[in-house]
Amino acid sequence: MNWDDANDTPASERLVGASADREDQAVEAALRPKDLGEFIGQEKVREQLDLVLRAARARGATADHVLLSGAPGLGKTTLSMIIAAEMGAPIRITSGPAIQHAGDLAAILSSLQEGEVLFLDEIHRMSRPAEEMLYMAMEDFRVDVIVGKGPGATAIPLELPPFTLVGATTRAGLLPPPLRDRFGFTAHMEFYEPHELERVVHRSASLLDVGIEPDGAAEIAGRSRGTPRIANRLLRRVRDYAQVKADGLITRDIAAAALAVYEVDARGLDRLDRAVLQALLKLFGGGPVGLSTLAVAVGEERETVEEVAEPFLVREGLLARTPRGRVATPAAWAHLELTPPHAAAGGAAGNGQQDLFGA
Ligand SMILES: Nc1ncnc2c1ncn2[C@@H]1O[C@H](COP(=O)(O)OP(=O)(O)OP(=O)(O)O)[C@@H](O)[C@H]1O
Ligand SMILES: [Mg+2]
Repeated sequence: MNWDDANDTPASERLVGASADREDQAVEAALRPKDLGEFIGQEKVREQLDLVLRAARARGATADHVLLSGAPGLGKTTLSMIIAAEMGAPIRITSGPAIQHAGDLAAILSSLQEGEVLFLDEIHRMSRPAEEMLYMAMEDFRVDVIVGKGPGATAIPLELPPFTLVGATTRAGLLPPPLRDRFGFTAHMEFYEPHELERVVHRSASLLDVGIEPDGAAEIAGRSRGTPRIANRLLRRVRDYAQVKADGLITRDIAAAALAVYEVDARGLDRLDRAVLQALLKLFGGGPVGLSTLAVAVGEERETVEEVAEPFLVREGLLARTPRGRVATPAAWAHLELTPPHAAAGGAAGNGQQDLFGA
């Protein structure tokens, strides 16, 4: 097995990676829904947010602070812009890592207009002193600016105009409770259902002026790992293929053929995912096998296997992390169309898996 050339593409630039690459950043602005009505899926979040924003508008008040949590590419930045648009307010965009010192935050806060939305992306990556300043700003619309150093330092209170903080995080669990508690509304974004992603694909195709049949959209949606960003990216690759190899119309066959070229399979697994599963099944009989051994077998770093490939395999129910090591589920054998060794010997399919799970 030679997966060396799998290393040519950094994990972060995988076609099915959820983080935004350069091309995504360039085109995403054009594909972003502009208001809540255009935002697809996330019914509960939309309904709740709609109430929060309507009520604030009716009171002529600034909306409560909103925390958006969820995996990359599910629409947090999009929703933050929608919140500002729905409130008819300007939006200022910054991120946790960009705020090194409390002073950086004070400068931003003190320059906000009344009612402005401050979007703080990756809020879990803010420095501790900035975080503490934010507590007071969120609660009392006030910050203490420290002037001078050492024993002579004095805190000068500074009034802020009311604003709406929209914080986004992929790791809600990492937020200190005092910060989490200061948000009036917390929305947790879930992965999208295939039928929702189909709508995302149709919508984007029409914005990009690409012809697509319903089956073609379904084919792309099914491979998009529950993530609109990935759906939009796959759509662009399929569009290329349809233009070069056919008449430009995206049918089911065209979508499937295009994504086969990019090695994204029917379930959205890419080459790395399949390499991990294949090693687990073919070399270790489905496990249990230790992470390090598995990583060596696929020629990848431990971290790549653990952080890049495994989360989706676990989410899809193809791989389980157990105290004794990584174990393939019956669904993994079925997906790679392989027969578990015990099942082959014992006759009954799936039999051999039972002792692995202690069932
Ligand atoms: N509900 C949705 N309906 C339609 N398109 C969506 C939806 N959610 C996200 N998208 C599209 O997916 C892309 C990625 O969304 P967005 O940038 O908002 O994700 P994010 O959660 O902020 O990701 P990250 O964690 O990487 O910052 C955007 O181009 C947007 O158009
Ligand atoms: Mg974002």
